[in-house]
Amino acid sequence: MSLKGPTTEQHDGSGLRIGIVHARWNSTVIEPLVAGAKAKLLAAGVKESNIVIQSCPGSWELPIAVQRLFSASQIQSTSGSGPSAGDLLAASTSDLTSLASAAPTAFDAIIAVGVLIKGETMHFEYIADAVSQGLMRVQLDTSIPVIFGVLTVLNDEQAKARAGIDGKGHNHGEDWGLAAVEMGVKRRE
Ligand SMILES: O=c1[nH]c(NC[C@H](O)[C@H](O)[C@H](O)CO)c([N+](=O)[O-])c(=O)[nH]1
Repeated sequence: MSLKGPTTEQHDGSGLRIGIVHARWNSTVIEPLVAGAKAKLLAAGVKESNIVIQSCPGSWELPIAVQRLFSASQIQSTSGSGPSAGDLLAASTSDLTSLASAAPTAFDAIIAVGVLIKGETMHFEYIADAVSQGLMRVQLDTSIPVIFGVLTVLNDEQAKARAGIDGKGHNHGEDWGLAAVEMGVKRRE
């Protein structure tokens, strides 16, 4: 029994709106991670219509993609009105600023998902450091929890194990989903 891993708490996610922003690099690992996070959100009572999933090219883009999702405030609401997520990502900063002032914050937490796999160069180190600092800054600047769902691994085997697709590992996406519910509920307390 590993000593690692979070001690989970039970929380009612039925009133929460959660975003998931994922990179598209290493998508065979990204997909189960996102699925694991979403499954735990639904299991905690988060309505499917209150889960917004968007993507960006790679992990480097996660901080700005998460920040824009916050400033976009308006999301495809449950009524289906409002600009689409694609429209919002294409909108200018001034448009987003006006949107943000016009609507309440739309998210209780956002999960940022990426898979960084060490290569032969220092590229991995620079991206990993910048993305972790960037996501931390976005959550502190916005006071909205950003769950760190970026795997920083040394090889494909480590990535597969942490997505639970090697037959013996644990899907870390599930932990991120539970963290998003807990932090989203506590943010409202
Ligand atoms: O999400 C990742 N992006 C990666 N690079 C792309 C980067 O995130 C940006 O998308 C790109 O540099 C363009 O800005 C990776 N590697 O280079 O190895 C990686 O492993 N994972």
